[in-house]
Amino acid sequence: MRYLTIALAKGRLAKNALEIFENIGITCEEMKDEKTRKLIFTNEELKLRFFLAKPSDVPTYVEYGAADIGIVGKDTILEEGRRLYEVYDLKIGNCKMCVCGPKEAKEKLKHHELIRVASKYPNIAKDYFYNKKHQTVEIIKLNGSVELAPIVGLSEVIVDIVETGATLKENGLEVLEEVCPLSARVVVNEVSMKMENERITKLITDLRNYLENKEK
Ligand SMILES: Nc1ncnc2c1ncn2[C@@H]1O[C@H](COP(=O)(O)OP(=O)(O)OP(=O)(O)O)[C@@H](O)[C@H]1O
Ligand SMILES: O=P(O)(O)OC[C@H]1O[C@H](OP(=O)(O)OP(=O)(O)O)[C@H](O)[C@@H]1O
Repeated sequence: MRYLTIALAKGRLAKNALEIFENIGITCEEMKDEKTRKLIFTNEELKLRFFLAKPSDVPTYVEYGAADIGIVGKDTILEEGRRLYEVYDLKIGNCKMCVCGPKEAKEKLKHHELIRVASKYPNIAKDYFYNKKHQTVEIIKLNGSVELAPIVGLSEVIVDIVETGATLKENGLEVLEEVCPLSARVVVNEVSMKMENERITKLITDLRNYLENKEK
């Protein structure tokens, strides 16, 4: 039996995802050591390998088959646009993709003015404004602390993740429009889905049974 390889988005989602795997009997003790510099972890008994990768790289590993399965946010899936199957919503890391800005920007949005939109997610922003709203905008790619952009005059609005709303509030910004809800998803390589169907289906069934029972 060959190893099934699972790529986990490191950062916010990893801890909860590992906890879920543990609850369905898939453990990887070595991975819990926060000091380790090791990148890949093996469970010999279950013939599974885990690795942690930068969230935006997870869909790439899965599309190319370097990982059979990935756990990654819906935001990253939409942004990266890779060929893969999205098979299950883990309902962790729940948040929303939103258009945000100062109150005054609401009118500019409403009247379809040519505004600048800063975002870590340029493809999601482009899809929302061009395809859903049929509105021409200028998109400016940033890599983090996106809330700064409207404050210092780089853009009129931002497209960013909102969870509690605390970052927006502390910076005098608000949600102007909601783009879509987000959560962590299980994604699967297209070939692995056929070649390893039985093992992958069992894993997803175990995840579903555990999470549905937990909800009750
Ligand atoms: N408040 C939040 N802010 C950002 N992402 C969140 C939040 N809540 C849940 N998430 C989920 O967690 C993922 C981001 O995790 P994290 O913030 O650790 O990575 P990142 O900072 O986007 O990654 P990178 O280091 O590549 O910039 C998102 O893809 C999203 O699905
Ligand atoms: O609604 P809240 O609960 O305040 O969470 C949302 C904030 O958290 C994320 O930023 P992150 O901490 O990942 O930093 P970054 O913007 O530098 O990526 C996101 O980009 C928002 O800024």
